[in-house]
Amino acid sequence: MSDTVLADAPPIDTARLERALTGWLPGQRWYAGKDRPLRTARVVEVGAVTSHGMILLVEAEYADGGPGQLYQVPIAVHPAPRPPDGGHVIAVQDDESVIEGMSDGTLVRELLHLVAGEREHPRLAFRSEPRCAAWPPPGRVAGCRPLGVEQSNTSVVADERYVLKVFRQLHTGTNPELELTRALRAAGNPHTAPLYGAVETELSDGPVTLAVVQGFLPGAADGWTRALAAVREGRDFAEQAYAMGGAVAAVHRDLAARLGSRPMDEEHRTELGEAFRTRLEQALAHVPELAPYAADLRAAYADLAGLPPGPTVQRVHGDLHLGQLLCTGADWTVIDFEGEPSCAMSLRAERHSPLRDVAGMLRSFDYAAAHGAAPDWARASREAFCRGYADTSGTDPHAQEALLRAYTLDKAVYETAYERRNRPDWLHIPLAAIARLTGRDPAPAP
Ligand SMILES: Nc1ncnc2c1ncn2[C@@H]1O[C@H](COP(=O)(O)OP(=O)(O)O)[C@@H](O)[C@H]1O
Ligand SMILES: O=P(O)(O)O[C@H]1O[C@H](CO)[C@@H](O[C@H]2O[C@H](CO)[C@@H](O)[C@H](O)[C@H]2O)[C@H](O)[C@H]1O
Repeated sequence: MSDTVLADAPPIDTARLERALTGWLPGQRWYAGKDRPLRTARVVEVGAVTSHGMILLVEAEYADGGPGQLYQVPIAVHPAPRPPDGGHVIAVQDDESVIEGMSDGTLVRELLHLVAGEREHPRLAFRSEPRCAAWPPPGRVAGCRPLGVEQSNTSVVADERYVLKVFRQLHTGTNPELELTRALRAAGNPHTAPLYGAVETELSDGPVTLAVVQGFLPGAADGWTRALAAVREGRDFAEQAYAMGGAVAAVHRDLAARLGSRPMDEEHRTELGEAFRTRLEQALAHVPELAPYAADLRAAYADLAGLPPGPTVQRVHGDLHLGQLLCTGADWTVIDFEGEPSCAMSLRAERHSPLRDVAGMLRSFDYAAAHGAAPDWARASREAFCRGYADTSGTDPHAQEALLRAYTLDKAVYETAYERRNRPDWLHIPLAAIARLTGRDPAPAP
């Protein structure tokens, strides 16, 4: 540890800022309360980083009386009503503009230098992973640009070498992104981006991970983009899907080796079925279109208790889809290990069958195929993925078909709620899959 950072908090009018945040928050892509009536956005914690930049923790309070949500909003205060180029305005107060902090290069650079220097701070802990050739940065970080993709968090690329990823919806506990990528890097797994450091804080109920710094993979295309291009150009995707299967299997192997695995006993299978059922009942409240399939879904989940022994459980990715694999040369890198952003950390840290991730990928090929693929494109991609997975792990995902089907149905139910909130025009994609998998749709499987 070196010197202590003592940045005086920039002066802000909290009441006015809260009014501005209440209007601004619902417009953000990562805001998860879109289907609830927001009463107010309340600033609950502040960590000053520079004399003009700070990290705010903002509690979204809802008029429905249900639990609030905690969000991270870094801000920068500029001494002019007109923001600097690229700055996203949250509020204009008198002669000053309050801009979203991740659109402020000075604040982003300062956060990276604090992580690199492992500085002490009264509220925030800046931690660096062990030194390596690429870290820490040799000098001052110069250029910053937003990653600029639709996402649950906000990432900025610095000097085309580093990614600072700020988590938006916060929960108490260590974010699995930090825990799992750390374990994979320690295992020497080649399918993850380098992890360089993190920003954490301590709230009254425990630690919270605010951000991670990772290596930027230049020129990497994500699997979703690649799959959509293949669909639109009428190309087969089996070779890429096979390689993806191998990468995911290697990630599972190393997560099991570093963080443990154990047999999935009957109690665990029963609890899993109950958790799937709870998700279904919650989704039904927002997605009444699920009602015709509810009985079949409940039956598939109830069947889990009686499955023969065999499956194992371990830490898994938890939210795997084509967009979470980046193509780096001939190989694939798995990113975004944070799990489902709306879930508590204790839930995300639960052990699952690796089939949960396999199911996520199978669903994703289905999503890509919905954009115009030939009828057997999704099936061929799914089979190639499973072959690649089996060849690396020695276990064919289809050997536990009932479990794979239940995970796939659960993911599709999750997707219906996700699409209702974020992309109602896409709701038909998971609904069609549920119809197909429950045999309620006479159309042949793609
Ligand atoms: N290390 C990286 N190198 C290059 N691009 C990246 C890297 N990490 C993420 N990306 C890009 O940013 C996008 C969003 O990142 P992700 O970690 O999935 O964020 P979120 O949690 O917000 O979904 C990815 O789909 C990918 O295109
Ligand atoms: O933001 P994240 O990447 O962590 O994940 C969320 O958003 C995803 C959408 O981008 C969503 O994935 C769903 O849409 C994908 C296509 O855009 C598709 O490939 C996936 O199969 C489908 O689940 C994901 O579920 C959500 O958690």
